[in-house]
Amino acid sequence: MSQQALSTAQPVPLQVIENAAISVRGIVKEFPVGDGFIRVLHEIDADIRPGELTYLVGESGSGKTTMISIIAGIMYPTEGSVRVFGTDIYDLSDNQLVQFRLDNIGFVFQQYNLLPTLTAAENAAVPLIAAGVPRAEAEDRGREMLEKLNIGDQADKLPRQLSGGQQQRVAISRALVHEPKLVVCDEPTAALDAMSGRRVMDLLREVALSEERAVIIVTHDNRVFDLADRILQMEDGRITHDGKEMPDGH
Ligand SMILES: Nc1ncnc2c1ncn2[C@@H]1O[C@H](COP(=O)(O)OP(=O)(O)OP(=O)(O)O)[C@@H](O)[C@H]1O
Repeated sequence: MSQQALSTAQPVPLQVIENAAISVRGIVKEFPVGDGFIRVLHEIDADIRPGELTYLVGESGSGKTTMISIIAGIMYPTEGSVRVFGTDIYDLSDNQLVQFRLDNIGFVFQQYNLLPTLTAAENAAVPLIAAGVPRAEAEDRGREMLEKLNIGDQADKLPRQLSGGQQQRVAISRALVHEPKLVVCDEPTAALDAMSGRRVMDLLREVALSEERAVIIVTHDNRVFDLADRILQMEDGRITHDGKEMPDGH
């Protein structure tokens, strides 16, 4: 039996985008609870453009992390499809999906998840080493990415010797080093002060964005809402607002 919470959330109509980087259709997600299950995403449709910073916002429990996890191929939906740059990712076998993620998706989290015994350059190189690139070459590319994020001079330090903002820049370098087509960020500025948070968002725009790449950022951080190109707001597992700015009253 499905537990359907009563909700007044009204979904916005789908804005169909030609040559969308990401196309989400009919996504439903249910989790088992007790003898039944609870539906937390309700037939979500969305298209995401490349070359834009798209924010996914909404109150705690509205479904943002579930949604981004499904878009990034780390959680299977109950129903529906996700196309990432033309690939229907849930039509892939498990092994193909793992490889697709390694090749095409970069992740940035609130907790930077840096390996404490590796230097900044080594941390930035991790996805390349995982993909079999020789260590020296991988580290050189890690260093180049740190330079793009203006922390080349910190390349030989360990994470604990860096500030929160610097650690987040190392984490962004790691997310971008293998030139993924899709970059997903879950609360990337939540642990940072206002100025470092804005700087991180500016850097995501300068370094992560290109016409060939989509960047989706889950955030509650209203200090950075003005930096979005597009804001999708979720409420009770539905997209209830789609625009350049937040609706009035937020
Ligand atoms: N594994 C699970 N089993 C049962 N319910 C779950 C599970 N994961 C998430 N949920 C529920 O799904 C809903 C959406 O959760 P989700 O984490 O996607 O929300 P969110 O908007 O990211 O919240 P937050 O901002 O607090 O991270 C919540 O009601 C949550 O309790």
